Amino acid sequence: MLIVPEVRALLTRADGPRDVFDRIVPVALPMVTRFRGLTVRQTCLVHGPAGWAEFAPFEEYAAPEAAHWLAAALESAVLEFPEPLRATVPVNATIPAVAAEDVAGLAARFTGAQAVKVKIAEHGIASLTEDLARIAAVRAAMPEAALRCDANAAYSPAEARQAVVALAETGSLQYLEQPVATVEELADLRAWIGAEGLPVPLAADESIRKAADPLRVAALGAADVIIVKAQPLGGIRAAAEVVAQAGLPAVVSSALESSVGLAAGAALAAWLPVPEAAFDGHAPAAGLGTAALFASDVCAPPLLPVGGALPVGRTAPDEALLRAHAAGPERVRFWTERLEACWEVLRREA
Ligand SMILES: O=C(O)CCC(=O)C1=CC=C[C@@H](O)[C@@H]1C(=O)O
Ligand SMILES: [Mg+2]
Repeated sequence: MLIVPEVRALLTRADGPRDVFDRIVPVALPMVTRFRGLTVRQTCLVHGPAGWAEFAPFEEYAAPEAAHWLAAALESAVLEFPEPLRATVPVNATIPAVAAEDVAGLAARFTGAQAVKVKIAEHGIASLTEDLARIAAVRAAMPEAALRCDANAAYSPAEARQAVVALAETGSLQYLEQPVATVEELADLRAWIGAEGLPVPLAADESIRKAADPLRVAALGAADVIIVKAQPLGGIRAAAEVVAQAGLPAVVSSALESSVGLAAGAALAAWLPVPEAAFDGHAPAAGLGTAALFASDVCAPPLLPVGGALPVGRTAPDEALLRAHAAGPERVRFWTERLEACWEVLRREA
């Protein structure tokens, strides 16, 4: 894991998370629609010398994986965000794996987005008919937006080829995100797509954020685009380092954080150079519009896209909303123990 020197120094200097964070506030945030199997997002806000930050590993992540998310939280709580190159970042609409008739209502939450990402393959290739109906509804609701699809590694290699052909027939696709699970499978699929002359670029997400070595995607020529997320990659600076070393066009995306964590994602997106040979020379739309999928957030107002873009800068939660969404005592114990366990993992690596 890449731990930036400032966080490394902190890990050797401080006694534990309570020594760095003067507030630790676990919250439970209701969502407007099921996303990634969740209708309530459990997360933990922390406060340190530089301001508010978020520690948001999904519940099922064990300490070795969740530790990356702690590195990101430590960075944001202790260091200033890097100086942005842009004051706003364009974002994509995010459409979960909903029924086609629910698409228009969700799309309306992302007015002005230049790109839209649709979740597909929730039940593998068995979902293809439903996926194609959802995609048709998305194209109808957002005819100007570039389309991206995310399969979250759900296809076998043979299923992925079938899906690529079907998706190409629906019209132009900006990219297909993580159709298969491994880097080798992605590389094989990309070579096959090239040989067939199909217009379907591939993006790697899980192969970056969950990989022991996020640079293998570039080394194996496994993707046209990489998806980078500040939290699972250990923070803004660590994620930017992955982008620099990979040398591939990068799209920043959220990890379904509240408006506090999303601000760190926006800081990363605003700090990355615009890829020259992709996205028509423009900053690509980031997958950071996900506050629109929350029924309630911790910030007032939440960090929602306006005209398809997010402002860049720090956010702070509203105290009344923190109280309203505060997690119960059992959850508080869960998060405090988790922080300690992740701290131990990081300290051993530092
Ligand atoms: O990229 C987006 O448009 C939104 C973020 C998003 O899709 C995700 C956020 C959090 C967890 C992931 O399952 C998911 C993703 O796979 O990219
Ligand atoms: Mg993804």
